[in-house]
Amino acid sequence: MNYNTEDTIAALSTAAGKAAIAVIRLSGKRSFDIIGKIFETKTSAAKQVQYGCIVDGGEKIDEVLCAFFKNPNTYTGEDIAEISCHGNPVIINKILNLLYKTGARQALPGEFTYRGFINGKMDLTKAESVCALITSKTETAAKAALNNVSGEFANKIKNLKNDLTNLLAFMEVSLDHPEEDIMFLSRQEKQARLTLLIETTKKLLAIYKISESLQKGLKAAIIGKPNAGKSSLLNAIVGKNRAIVTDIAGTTTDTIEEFIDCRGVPLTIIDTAGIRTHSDNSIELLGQKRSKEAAAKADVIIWVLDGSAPFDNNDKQIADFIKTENINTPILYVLNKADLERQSEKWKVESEINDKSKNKNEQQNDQSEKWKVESEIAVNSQLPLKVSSLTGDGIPALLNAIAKIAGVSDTQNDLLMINSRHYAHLENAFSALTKAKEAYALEDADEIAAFEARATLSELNEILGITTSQDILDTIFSNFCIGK
Ligand SMILES: Nc1nc2c(c(=O)[nH]1)N(C=O)[C@@H](CNc1ccc(C(=O)N[C@@H](CCC(=O)O)C(=O)O)cc1)CN2
Ligand SMILES: Nc1nc2c(ncn2[C@@H]2O[C@H](COP(=O)(O)OP(=O)(O)OP(=O)(O)O)[C@@H](O)[C@H]2O)c(=O)[nH]1
Ligand SMILES: [K+]
Ligand SMILES: [Mg+2]
Repeated sequence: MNYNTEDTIAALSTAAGKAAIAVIRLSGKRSFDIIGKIFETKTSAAKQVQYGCIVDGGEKIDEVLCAFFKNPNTYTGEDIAEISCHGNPVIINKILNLLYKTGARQALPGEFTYRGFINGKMDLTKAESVCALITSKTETAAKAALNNVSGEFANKIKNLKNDLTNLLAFMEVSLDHPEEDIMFLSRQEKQARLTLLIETTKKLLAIYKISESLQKGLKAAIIGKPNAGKSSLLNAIVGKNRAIVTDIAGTTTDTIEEFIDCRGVPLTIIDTAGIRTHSDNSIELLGQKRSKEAAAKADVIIWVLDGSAPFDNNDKQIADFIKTENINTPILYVLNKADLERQSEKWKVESEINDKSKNKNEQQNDQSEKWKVESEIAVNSQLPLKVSSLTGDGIPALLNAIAKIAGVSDTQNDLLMINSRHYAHLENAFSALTKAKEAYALEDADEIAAFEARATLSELNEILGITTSQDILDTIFSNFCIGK
């Protein structure tokens, strides 16, 4: 990636397409000079925002507002000019091409923010979260990203660094003057301070899971036998008649996706075709294949059981499928149709009919299958959630359970965006701090303790981007959108 900081860069910073207004941004040494050549205005030059026209030679291209931001107190730290033109793609392209012709170069993805980072306007955690802020899919996710943009995560890392630097000074003094140990910090005191640092690091590590869920979102697949009420459940969750519901088994033949904000977690819910043992219908069979694929790709499986009827061989088949394919995916068991009493009476009647129509062997098989599915649920040591897709009862509890799997709790207040890069460095910091503390339990390992403390510092510097290598920076910023 060639981020030549000598060039003056230009890009459309608002979304492409038709809009009331579009903002084209320029940053670099020649920003004002380039604008001066294509912008005609009668507004006083002293004004930060000026009204006028963009002209190409004699040709008028658009009526615009231009805003001027003098370095160094700008987003990039350089001179910035912003053109607010009419949001017509034809006009936008004409202005951009005129800017390129007049001496600006097309900005690369993330290049404005990169310049802000290089010029000390923001640390790397802030720069990274600008991108997270733009792509956040829920209000909660955006709040977490904004906390980072405001420097809350960076401040936590900086505080850790300060405390550690302070402690390291004592550690190094004791190394140089071992006989005067008493005058400085005792071994126990150093250990106690390291314990505090370890605890803080641990808390930050714990935020990672929810950060990931908030940023990337989760996929939940609703699976179950035909007529268990999967489509009804999807409709109840999203609050509209998205999927067709009938009392005919096999109504849903393809997967249906809907997006919701589930307690702040961006959640894609996928309704699927019912899975059953026997079907001659080739469409249904293809649908069932898709159901299984959706379940295999999901972060959460919502297994819908008909709570008003006994479990049967179809439920058993699904239990077997889950067992073989999705060992690690969390499963939520939903006993749907809670508005109907679980019909133990009906069950009895059915078994009586079975008693009469089947031989003894067959009866025993049926009973043991029912028992197997029920025990399967018990083994997973999770109480099934009682839900009525008809009345909506139990839906809030189901959403809470999904949020809990995503790591979101009701009492969450210190939301931050901790990404996988931060997490890796925090893990290294945690392990180095732990080694440093362990070293102080020994009589002759103070050198090791100091070494590990310094290793921790460099991990923290990596998080802030103080020592981060160019190729890593390139990777981070190139994942931004153009114009950011
Ligand atoms: N028109 C416009 N709107 C925008 C941006 C922009 O670049 N242009 N932003 C771009 O992301 C965001 C706002 N973020 C910004 C962050 C810092 C500075 C800035 O000029 N910082 C100066 C201090 C300015 C002051 O205090 O007056 C600095 O840090 O030195 C500007 C915008 C969202 N809205
Ligand atoms: N009483 C009651 N009926 C329900 C409930 N949920 C679904 N039903 C009924 O059960 C039948 C099947 O519902 P669907 O949502 O189509 O079931 P499905 O699991 O999507 O079925 P397939 O798409 O065929 O696999 C319909 O008649 C629904 O009205 C519920 O909570 N209570
Ligand atoms: K159905
Ligand atoms: Mg359905």
